[in-house]
Amino acid sequence: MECEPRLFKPLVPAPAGCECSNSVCKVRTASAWRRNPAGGWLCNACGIFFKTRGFHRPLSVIEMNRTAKRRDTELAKASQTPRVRRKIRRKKRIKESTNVKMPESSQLELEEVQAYNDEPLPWEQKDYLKCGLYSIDLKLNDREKSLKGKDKVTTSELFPLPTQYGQFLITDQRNFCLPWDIMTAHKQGLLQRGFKNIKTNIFVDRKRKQDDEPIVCNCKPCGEGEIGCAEECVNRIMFYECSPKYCPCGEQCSNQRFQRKESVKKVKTKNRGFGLRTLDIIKKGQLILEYRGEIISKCTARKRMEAKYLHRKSVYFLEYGKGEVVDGAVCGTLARFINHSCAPNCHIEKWRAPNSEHFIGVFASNDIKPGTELTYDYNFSTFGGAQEQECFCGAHNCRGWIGGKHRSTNIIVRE
Ligand SMILES: C[S@@+](CC[C@H](N)C(=O)[O-])C[C@H]1O[C@@H](n2cnc3c(N)ncnc32)[C@H](O)[C@@H]1O
Repeated sequence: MECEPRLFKPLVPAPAGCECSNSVCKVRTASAWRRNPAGGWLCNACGIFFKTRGFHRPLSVIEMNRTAKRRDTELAKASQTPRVRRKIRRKKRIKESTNVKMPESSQLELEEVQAYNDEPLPWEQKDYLKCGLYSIDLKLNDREKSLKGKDKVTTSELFPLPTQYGQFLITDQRNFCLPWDIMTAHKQGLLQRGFKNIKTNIFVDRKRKQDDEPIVCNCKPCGEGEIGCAEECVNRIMFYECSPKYCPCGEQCSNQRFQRKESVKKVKTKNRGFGLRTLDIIKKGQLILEYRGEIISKCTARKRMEAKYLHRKSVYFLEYGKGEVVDGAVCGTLARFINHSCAPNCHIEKWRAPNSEHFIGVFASNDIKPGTELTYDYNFSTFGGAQEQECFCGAHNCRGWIGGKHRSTNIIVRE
């Protein structure tokens, strides 16, 4: 709490230039001056002390009062913010400008001095409202009492009370429509923040490998309308994607699925966050999506788990290679929205890229009809604080848990 020092009354010099007649005080300026029984002048403090106790204010009391006053001022100053200091300076300036000078009071009688002291200072004469500007009820009561007949005020003349208006806002119900673009974006889940769709993995802890010596298959170039690099392609058998630059089948090569695009739809599920549904018929073995993200070391993953993702419900880690992990939390592909199922229709495969990096793909384990939710069996690794989660896949063979100690080991991750 900000503490504002008390602004004392301005000091006025003793009448006729004399000093306080208390021999141990002897101040020349005080907030007010009072007469002692002998007719001499006493400063305000000594005057009050004498009047209440019947003897002069001793030095010990004077010292004590001065120390307390100094301490109060220092404490108040120490706790002042620049804003408060500015406010005080402004108040002081106003006081100085409105300060009424004590008239030469050698001729003034005691009553006049007392009357002068009792008179409120200009800033003390301000009239304050009894109630807030918007206090309609109070205002009405007051004014209704004083005014009669046609002078009587009605509610419509006054500002509405904020609390009442607030209540009206809360209780009043009206149908409304969101703008089309916002609604569409909302329906497509594009309003979700904190995730960026990326086209390639981002290498956080090291540089991406350069396109060194891609493994070229021995397929024969095929004619127009024919499919190159089919089942017999050596690269395909080895789980290697062909290089678009060097593959003998060129445009006809069908072994570049990661390097080309497919289509799926993100949907909201009942109790598992977002999920992914296919829009097309998917054939068994077909690559559906590549799982991309940031390639990080397991050490970085553990650190992220313990700090950045500590309170996150969803985990987006997937094994990439030895000691490395793909993190699809912040950026990646729609594959990060694929949920777990104990009876999945997809699986994860890892393919070697021409530049000896890896492609991680979600493949169909069987034929999938359009509109079906895509799922795979998670291979959760317990990085740092990764917690096991209750499984809501609803499969007949549901294990009840994903991740943690109950993690599954029957996931197809090929190298
Ligand atoms: C890779 S994300 C999947 C996408 C996630 N549903 C979303 O909305 O971003 C993995 C997280 O989804 C949730 N999840 C996925 N499958 C689940 C299941 N069968 N039961 C419960 N939660 C599941 C868990 O919170 C898990 O950590």
